[in-house]
Amino acid sequence: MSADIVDKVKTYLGKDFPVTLISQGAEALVFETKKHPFDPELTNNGYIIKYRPHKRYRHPQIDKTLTKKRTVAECRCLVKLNSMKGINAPLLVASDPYNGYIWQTKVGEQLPNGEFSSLKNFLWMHNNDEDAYLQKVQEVLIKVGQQIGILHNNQYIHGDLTSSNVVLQRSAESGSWEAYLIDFGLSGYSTMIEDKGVDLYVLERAIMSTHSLYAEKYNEWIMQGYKDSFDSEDHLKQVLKRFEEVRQRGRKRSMLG
Ligand SMILES: Nc1ncnc2c1ncn2[C@@H]1O[C@H](COP(=O)(O)OP(=O)(O)OP(=O)(O)O)[C@@H](O)[C@H]1O
Repeated sequence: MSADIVDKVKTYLGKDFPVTLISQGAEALVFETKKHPFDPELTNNGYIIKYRPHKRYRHPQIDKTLTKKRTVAECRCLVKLNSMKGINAPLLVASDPYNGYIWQTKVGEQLPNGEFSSLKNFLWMHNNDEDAYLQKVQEVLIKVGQQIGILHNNQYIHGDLTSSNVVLQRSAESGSWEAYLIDFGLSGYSTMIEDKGVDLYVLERAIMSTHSLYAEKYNEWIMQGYKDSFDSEDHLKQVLKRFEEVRQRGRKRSMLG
């Protein structure tokens, strides 16, 4: 993505609104700022501005409609999650769906090695540790599984579960790491067992490809937390059965190339 998009965002926000570009994904540019969009007294942990730029390959009217639709859907999801008991997610601060902007609270902090506290960086940081440290990792991954379980138990799916879309933040009370889910661009309400099975499969694959050394253990711990979070044994059983089926389909597909 080009520098003119960044300039466009800076012009839109105004010169008194300092932002730092932290990510350029396929869908959006993500900026960080210390400044609240309309209350200068509020700074908290900082804010994230997610901007979906205009896609040149789309018809301008279709592009506008899609951008608005996706921005509103992500905002709705954030609002819903903020009222879902037990879910840790950023708070929606403001939005301009016509122009593709979402402001939300920043979650996460610096790890002891200076990296941002995504689950991905956390697992990499502990990759070469002795077994004694694995207990720390286990505690975190059980919490990650619980977050996904609570989401699914409430008939919501994430749609893009990777170790970058889970962020860790220390609890102010206990000092222990808590897991936060981020990036709800592909999330939404779904009662379909298939969607939940696919969510679990996507995360399992992401862990296997990014953290291969301990992937089996990591996935086991995530599933341990996941299973704890369901109200209905029957619902859980159905999801786990479908997860296995999705896995088998995935294996078949990779065998066929
Ligand atoms: N609320 C937040 N708090 C802290 N960091 C965030 C937050 N939202 C986004 N980020 C950072 O920005 C990155 C990209 O954000 P996000 O995944 O929402 O955008 P995206 O365009 O969908 O990215 P991708 O295409 O890579 O999935 C995240 O991996 C994370 O590092």
